[in-house]
Amino acid sequence: GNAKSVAEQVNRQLIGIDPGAGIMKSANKAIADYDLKDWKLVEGSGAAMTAALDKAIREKKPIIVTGWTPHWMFAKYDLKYLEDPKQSFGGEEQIHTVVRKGLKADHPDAYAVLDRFEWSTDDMAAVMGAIQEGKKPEQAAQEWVGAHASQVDQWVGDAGKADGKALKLGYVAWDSEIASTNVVKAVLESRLGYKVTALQVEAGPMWAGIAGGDTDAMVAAWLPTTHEEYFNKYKDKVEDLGPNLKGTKTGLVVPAYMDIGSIEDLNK
Ligand SMILES: C[SH](C)CC(=O)O
Repeated sequence: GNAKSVAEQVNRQLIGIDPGAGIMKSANKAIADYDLKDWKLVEGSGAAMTAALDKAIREKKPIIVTGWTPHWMFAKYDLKYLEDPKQSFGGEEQIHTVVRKGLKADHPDAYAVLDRFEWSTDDMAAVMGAIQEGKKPEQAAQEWVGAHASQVDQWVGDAGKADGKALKLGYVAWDSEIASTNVVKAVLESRLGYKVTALQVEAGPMWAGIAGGDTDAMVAAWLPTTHEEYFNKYKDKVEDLGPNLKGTKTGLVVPAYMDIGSIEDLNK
């Protein structure tokens, strides 16, 4: 009999993450851009997506997920991005730090540290990997901060002490932001003496919290493409401190054993 197409093999399903994630908008754009008839983007969470990926790979089954770099899955599995010639997922991106207006006036030292916070995809991948191997996010972050004192000194500079003042970081349970948010929390707590709450929310409320001033900061703004809609909605109500990580990427990701190279091929 004739070999099943990839579309048939995966029942025309893309395994996504939380519905508010920008990557879900990009995936829906890809379905439209490439005219992927009758395809379904399955909503869930980052954890559900990686669980489905793990199961499929253990069973050497076909699967297509919404994936991004940096992510521990690229270290754990042999994966590949599908080519995206129509750039539905945009190009290379950065993750920005975004803070509430007024933070500089209220907390100039925390503001300065947040403004100077910048690390590499390898740095983030190291913390993500430690968490994936079972370390609690706070512990993995504290250990990374302890092992990279000179780099952290660059961020801290001459920032003064906060003597237990409270600060609230917003983030979404994406493996990348669980890592970065906990590192920033560890630095603000161990070096400046803040009492930091890391508030896990969905993407919309994360942006709304900063814009409304309820949350002080987030290090989770994927720009210029993935969070374009959130940024356009809130840009006048927040302060963008620029990239804390460069060289990120999003797209459709498959196990290397799948005989498919481009999103265009899904239409076959
Ligand atoms: C999951 S990261 C690519 C951020 C997002 O998609 O909103």
